[in-house]
Amino acid sequence: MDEKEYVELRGTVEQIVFSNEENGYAVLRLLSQEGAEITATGTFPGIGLGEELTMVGCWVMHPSYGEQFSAERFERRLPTTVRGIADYLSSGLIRGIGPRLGARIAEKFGEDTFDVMLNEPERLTEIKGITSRRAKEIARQYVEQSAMRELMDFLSEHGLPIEITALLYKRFHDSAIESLKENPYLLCDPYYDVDFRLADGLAIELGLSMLSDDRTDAGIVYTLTFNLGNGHTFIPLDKLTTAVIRLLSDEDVVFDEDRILAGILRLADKGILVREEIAGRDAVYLRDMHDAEAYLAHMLSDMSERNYEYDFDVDSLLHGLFDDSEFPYSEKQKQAIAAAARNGLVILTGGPGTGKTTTVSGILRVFEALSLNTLLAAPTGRAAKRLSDLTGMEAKTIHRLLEAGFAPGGRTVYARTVTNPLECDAVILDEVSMVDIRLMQALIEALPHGARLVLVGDADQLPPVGPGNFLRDIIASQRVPTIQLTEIFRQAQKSDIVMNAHAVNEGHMPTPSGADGDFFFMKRGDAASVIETVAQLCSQRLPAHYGFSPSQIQVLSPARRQGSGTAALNRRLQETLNPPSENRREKRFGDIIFREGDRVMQVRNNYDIVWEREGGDETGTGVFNGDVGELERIYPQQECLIVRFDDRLATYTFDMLSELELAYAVTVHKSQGSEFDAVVFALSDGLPRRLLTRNILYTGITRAKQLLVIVGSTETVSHMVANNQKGRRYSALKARLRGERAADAPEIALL
Ligand SMILES: Nc1ncnc2c1ncn2[C@@H]1O[C@H](COP(=O)(O)OP(=O)(O)OP(=O)(O)O)[C@@H](O)[C@H]1O
Repeated sequence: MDEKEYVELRGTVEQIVFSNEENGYAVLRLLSQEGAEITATGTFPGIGLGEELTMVGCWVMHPSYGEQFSAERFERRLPTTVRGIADYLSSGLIRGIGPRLGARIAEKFGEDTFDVMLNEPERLTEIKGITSRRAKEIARQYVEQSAMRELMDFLSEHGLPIEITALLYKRFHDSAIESLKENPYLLCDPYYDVDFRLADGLAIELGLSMLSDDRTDAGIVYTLTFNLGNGHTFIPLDKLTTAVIRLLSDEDVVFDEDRILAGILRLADKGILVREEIAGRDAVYLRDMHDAEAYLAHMLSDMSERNYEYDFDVDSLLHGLFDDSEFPYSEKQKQAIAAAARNGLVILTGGPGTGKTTTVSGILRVFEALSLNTLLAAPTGRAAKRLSDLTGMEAKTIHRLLEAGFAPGGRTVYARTVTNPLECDAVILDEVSMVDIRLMQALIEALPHGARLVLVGDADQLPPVGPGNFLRDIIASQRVPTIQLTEIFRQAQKSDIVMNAHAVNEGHMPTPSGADGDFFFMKRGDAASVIETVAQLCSQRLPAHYGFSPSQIQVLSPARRQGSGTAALNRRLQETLNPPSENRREKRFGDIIFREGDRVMQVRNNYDIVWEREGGDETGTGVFNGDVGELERIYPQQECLIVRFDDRLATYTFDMLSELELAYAVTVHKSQGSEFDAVVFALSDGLPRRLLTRNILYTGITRAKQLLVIVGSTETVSHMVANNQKGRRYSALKARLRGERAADAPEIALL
């Protein structure tokens, strides 16, 4: 019953309620063939009144607007009746034709109207009020509309996304189809963001050569772009060549190195790629990656050298602050606080319990005494909230701070930039290990000149999802003032979670606690028994013995699918913690059943989701990747549901459910930047080997505040402890900061 039911619907466009010229999204009012008024939504580039549409889609219930037809694809026919033609002409597609003129043209030429406009536009002057100049202008605009229609038909015929019609038209005008036929790979430009394989499919359908330069170039750019997702900012020439040959060749089509090399040179000439000898490599970069890395190296060096002088005695200010503190700061902490007062850039790093947060509080007090307007930021909403709770000051996500939004093609753009910088004297950024070089570039570009930056993070945590290894690289460069906190404070030493995190980080097996400790290891091997034990712990043992409510407990796993991955864990935990019940409504989406009361997570940034603050009249937009909430209510009639994120109630229509996942168990990657009172870490046998790394184990352990239970096999844990593969990414930030052209960059296998 929950499966979408597709139907075909025909109607004439009566009104264009809304249309977005960039992506073609429109809301239309149609008169159906049966004479009913219907509202349809979908991608309808360049749609005009009076057009006759045959749509395939399904009926949905919008919470505010009621029943609507959501069209997934459609065919269109120009209107044939006089009234339809008049409506079409005056629908705004052709500027300068209003309803009266539209009606006169349609009455005069009837069915031949479109033919006249295309082939004999001078005949339009037969109508009173149309001069020859105006006739030419009308014809020009009509030709433009026809070209858009034709382009859209071409794209849909070849299974390509019609959302890009307007973007393509904007760039190529009426030669868009011709350009595509000549070079389908132009679609791989990030501006359109069409997958290489779709463009390749079009080339095959058009019978183009598989050995063309265009195909070679697109294959190279695709390989570099794909590898950004594996964290590499560049690829060494030899590895790139091999990977592109593998991508482009098959039994009939054989590429050789020379052909790829020629492509790389061509792309470098056009400024799309940069080839550079760096870090002991013949490195090939996408231009923006190269520029981000070079920009960061330049700016970080510059900021590191900046020293602030004061016309009063800063030392006595610092001493006053140190003497006044609750407990004596360690020498390193004092050094960090003093460095932040004097330097343009400071890195504060260290493992759990080494006093980073306490130091940040000290830095904030000094900045306050220096009357510096300071902004706090972190990469995720949860990390920002934690920073805010710990310092008592507002902290924002970097995206919020920079006022991020989307540009056509899904690119992120920031309102805060070089020309519209942040208004502040200092920024303190926490959880820097999660930040990739693009986001870091955006942040530094938005800093006003002379502002200070304090970067706080633990370089042994997982590297960012995006490209580069920013924090590790800048620390390793030894060119940026860095204070590494190593002392584990006594308070923290009482915690076996903290002590074991440090042990694991140094390559030792963790030692479980005695009876009243906080670190436990329950030995289970196969996935089924791990999952069963996890379910028991969450539903009975931890609530009964420790008083944790299920909402304080987070289950973690390195993987999603295999072994005790989050998919199987979530199914089992949902069954135990939130079983089917008459009082709880459900909604199936793919293979997930969402049930009222479920814990759910938003899995991508969405700046448009609308939320309301509970009990107040505040509303806002935006739910972000990693935000965890509770599914409060499902409205089957309205086809929507409400998720509570703390005191914000967000509305999701059913077609947005791909953005939600069950979150009883989440991957360690998704948990980065968050902490939980109790963590149950599922580490069965049979997890994918590439995920069994020391920093995944370390990152998982350090998510727990009061209690950690590993449920898994000794073999899996010891494999993770031994596998210290962090930092295996191609990146030259360290070499750039050190001014080195040659360095011993590691050999890394491309995935
Ligand atoms: N100079 C100090 N003397 C005594 N105790 C300290 C000192 N600095 C910090 N502590 C204590 O050590 C513990 C850990 O400090 P803090 O929370 O600042 O570390 P952290 O590095 O931010 O840890 P985590 O990453 O685990 O949050 C706290 O209990 C804190 O009160």
